[in-house]
Amino acid sequence: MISFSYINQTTEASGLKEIQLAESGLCGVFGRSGAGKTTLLRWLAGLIEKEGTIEAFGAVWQGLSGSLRVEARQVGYVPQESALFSHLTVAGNLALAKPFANAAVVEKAELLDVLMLEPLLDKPVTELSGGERQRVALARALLVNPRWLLLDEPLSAVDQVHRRVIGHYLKQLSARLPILLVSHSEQELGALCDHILLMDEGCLRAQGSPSELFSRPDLQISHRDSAASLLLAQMMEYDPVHHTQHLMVDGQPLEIPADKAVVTAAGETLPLRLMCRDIILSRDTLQGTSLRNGFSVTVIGIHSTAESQVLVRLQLAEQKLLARITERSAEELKIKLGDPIYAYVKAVSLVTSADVASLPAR
Ligand SMILES: Nc1ncnc2c1ncn2[C@@H]1O[C@H](COP(=O)(O)OP(=O)(O)OP(=O)(O)O)[C@@H](O)[C@H]1O
Repeated sequence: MISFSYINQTTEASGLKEIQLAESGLCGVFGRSGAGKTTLLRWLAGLIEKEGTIEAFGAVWQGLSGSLRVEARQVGYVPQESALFSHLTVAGNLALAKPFANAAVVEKAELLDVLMLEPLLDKPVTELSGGERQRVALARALLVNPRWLLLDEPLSAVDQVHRRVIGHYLKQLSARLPILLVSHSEQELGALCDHILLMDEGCLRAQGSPSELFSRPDLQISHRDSAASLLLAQMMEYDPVHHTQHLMVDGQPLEIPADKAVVTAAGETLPLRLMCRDIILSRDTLQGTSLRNGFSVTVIGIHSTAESQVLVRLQLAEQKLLARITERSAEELKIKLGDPIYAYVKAVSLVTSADVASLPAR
């Protein structure tokens, strides 16, 4: 078990008291720019001092009796600006990784293969692109056999193809190595993480599954114009006649233009981003419209916003959605908690992206 409490005395904002994470799994850290994500990671790695307590892998890392030094924590930390030795080649940088006396997390040959570093080994790091540098930094952090991998936007400069492959690989690795991943991409976090920590004003504000967190009307992130819910959909069959892809979301069918499904196979999981403002609520099933996708849902939350609008939280079987409608519409529909209702979404307004498009079924 990894548990920590993070205290930020410079703000009056209230935060979560204690975070508990399993010693495996991929946990995301999300928050707007300046929310304090990097600071949190640097503190967990032991690089800076902040108030709080940390217990991890059966040891106290920070407590009343002091703080465990950086090397003793045995973390693999990849900062936003991958700090490589600029006078060395890629191979030279990787050779400097001093493994801790833990079981090897991954063989070097496998790492070079997955991160596609073999052709770069003799290159000076000054000649690498931003994405290549990030891949080298990730390899170096894994070669030290860390007990915990702390990644600060490790794929931000990596191109889409590599990003997708590396994302899948990190997901696999997280079965035996806990990973904390800072990302600005809600969809990337939705695709890779089972759990997300939300930061704001230097505090840990909320936590939960992607579907849970991104459908919480009480959180500021849900009040942005670009606010969206995340749904995981199961790929079903491709319809070559209409060039559409059939999916299932918690047992309910969904059909999207095939170009949005990118390269996916039946059985894979596709993370979908549904903008809150694009969801249409109806008491009855809609007939005679171009809308093809309607979910049968239950109203589980109603939250008024400052703009005379209402955020309606909806429950599918397992996952949650958030719809933004006007107060007037909410009044006319007489929406109440517990109401069964239909949530429609235009197929073309569903957002998927190639970098995180699909995941092996889980
Ligand atoms: N707990 C804290 N106590 C005091 N200052 C903090 C704390 N957390 C963050 N800050 C300050 O807030 C600023 C932004 O923090 P940080 O770089 O960690 O944000 P971020 O979420 O990583 O931003 P970005 O997404 O832009 O990288 C920094 O100046 C940092 O020192």
